[in-house]
Amino acid sequence: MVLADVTLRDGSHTVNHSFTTEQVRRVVAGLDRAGVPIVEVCHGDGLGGSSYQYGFSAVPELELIEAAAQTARRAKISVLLLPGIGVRDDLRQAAALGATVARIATHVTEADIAEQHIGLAKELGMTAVGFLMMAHTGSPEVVARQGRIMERAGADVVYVVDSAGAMTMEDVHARVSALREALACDVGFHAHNNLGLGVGNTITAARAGATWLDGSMCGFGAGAGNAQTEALVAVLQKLGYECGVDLLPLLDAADAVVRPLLPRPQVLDSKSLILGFAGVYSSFLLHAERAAERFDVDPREVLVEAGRLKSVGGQEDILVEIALGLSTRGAGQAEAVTR
Ligand SMILES: CC[C@H](O)CC(=O)C(=O)O
Ligand SMILES: [Mn+2]
Repeated sequence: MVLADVTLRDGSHTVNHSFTTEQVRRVVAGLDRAGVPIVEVCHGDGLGGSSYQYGFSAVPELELIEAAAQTARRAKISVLLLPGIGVRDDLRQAAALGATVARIATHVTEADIAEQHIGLAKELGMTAVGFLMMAHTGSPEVVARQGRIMERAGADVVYVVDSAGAMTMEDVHARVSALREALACDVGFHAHNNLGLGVGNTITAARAGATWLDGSMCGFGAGAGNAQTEALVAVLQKLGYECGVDLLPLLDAADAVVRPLLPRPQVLDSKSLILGFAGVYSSFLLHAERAAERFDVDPREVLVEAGRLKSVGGQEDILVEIALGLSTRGAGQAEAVTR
């Protein structure tokens, strides 16, 4: 198994993209010492994500990537890029600073917009990973078809990404198996814990043939966090899967370095749970909370409505419109939708 830790990328949502260079150095050192092979570092919404729309990074991501690459002895540094948010030059700069894994992310039906970036990653000598987001909205056949596009473009790995933490075990099994059958390259899985299934779903993915698995330490990550890296490593070891990570040094890093960075204890609260229930992009949570506060409405209703409208990544501004609409229409809509 190849474990990819996304604390310093997906977890960046948890701290409003405020990681400092020193924090990145300490987290990378802890993960590296434990033997985590892939460590992802960049803005939570990928390269180029620092913006009014997604939230500004406190420290430019290229400085964080450089610090990470200088710190890691064994781990490879990964970056995420959503074509349109990040551009080809962002990838070139990240590679020049030491990133060697490029994960190119698109909505599950839009793999074709990743082709050029996957090709560039290969030209730059990077490991190229295709990342099919919001995969619960695509059938297993769609996931397989889109995965083939990424593989044809040169991807070394294609991921099923449960961006909303909305998948059940059956959903995961069906999509990972479909990719496994359709592709010759490796298959990966990225969970969010919004329904409390993060680690379990990741194990289901491993059983269905995924060999690249994502985790995030201490519950960092958008929504209720990803599959918790420490728990995932412990369960993988109990089940006899080899992932090359030493549990006790990993727990030391969790306790001494990562957990103190959490702005509040990570809990699976009603808002995170609604993300998974309604199938909404996990990174919408903080935006929904802000919009709900601005218009004095229930953030859960905002999320339920965003799910009903089948909103996709990049449509964060729709949350403001929904909150405004709810404030003028009054409450009660969420109840009707969830019933
Ligand atoms: C905005 C990028 C997104 O957070 C990528 C990801 O981790 C996911 O879709 O779960
Ligand atoms: Mn994610």
